[in-house]
Amino acid sequence: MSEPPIPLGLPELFELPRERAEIAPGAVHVPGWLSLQQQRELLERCREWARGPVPLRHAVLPGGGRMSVRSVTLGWDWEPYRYVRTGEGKRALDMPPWLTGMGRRAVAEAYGPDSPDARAYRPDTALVNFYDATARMGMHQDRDEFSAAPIVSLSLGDACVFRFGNTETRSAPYRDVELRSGDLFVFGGPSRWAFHGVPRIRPGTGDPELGMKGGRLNITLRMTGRTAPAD
Ligand SMILES: O=C(O)CCC(=O)C(=O)O
Ligand SMILES: [Fe+2]
Repeated sequence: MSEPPIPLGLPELFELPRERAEIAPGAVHVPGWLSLQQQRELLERCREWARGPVPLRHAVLPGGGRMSVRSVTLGWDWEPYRYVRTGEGKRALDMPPWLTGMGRRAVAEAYGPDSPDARAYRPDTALVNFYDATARMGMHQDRDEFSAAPIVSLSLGDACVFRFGNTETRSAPYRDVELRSGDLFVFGGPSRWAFHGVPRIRPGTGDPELGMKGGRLNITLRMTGRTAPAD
């Protein structure tokens, strides 16, 4: 008697390991870069930062619209569309040295430890974004920095669709990448000014072991290219 055929649908049961990928020149996705323990620690720190002194808040756009994402920053505060020393009259928390180090390790992971970008990387701001199930971020360029240094992005909690486009227009061609908890995404070099956005969160996809009730956190590390006043 012959063996029964292998049932179809295997990929749903046994997910293939996600591979590191260069999405565009200079744009590198490293799935699962952070261990669960590192994710837990980063989440704990995000919770502390969200308490202030500058609280987690919806940025208000110049036209009066409110961003659906809530954010808090370290090092410098950010308001559309510039870095400022104080937010709501209060000074942002300092950028902790361990986070600067994590940024350098991230760039080393993406481009190699001897790459000029990894050697020179000294992020002086972190932008922490919280997305609830319905939050989105439209296609934009990160161009408020006076520096061409790469952007380092870390994700926690629910997965999202991260849309990574081109440097010319906010529309196609682009590639959609699923960013999950613990993933690293670095974009610099020829992709530094690429349009990108988050069209969708995938609610309920986060690992319950992380201890996040729902939603997604994204932490981007950046070099503002600004000089801190001596205050
Ligand atoms: O949430 C993300 O993955 C991207 C966030 C982003 O593009 C930004 O904060 O400028
Ligand atoms: Fe961005």
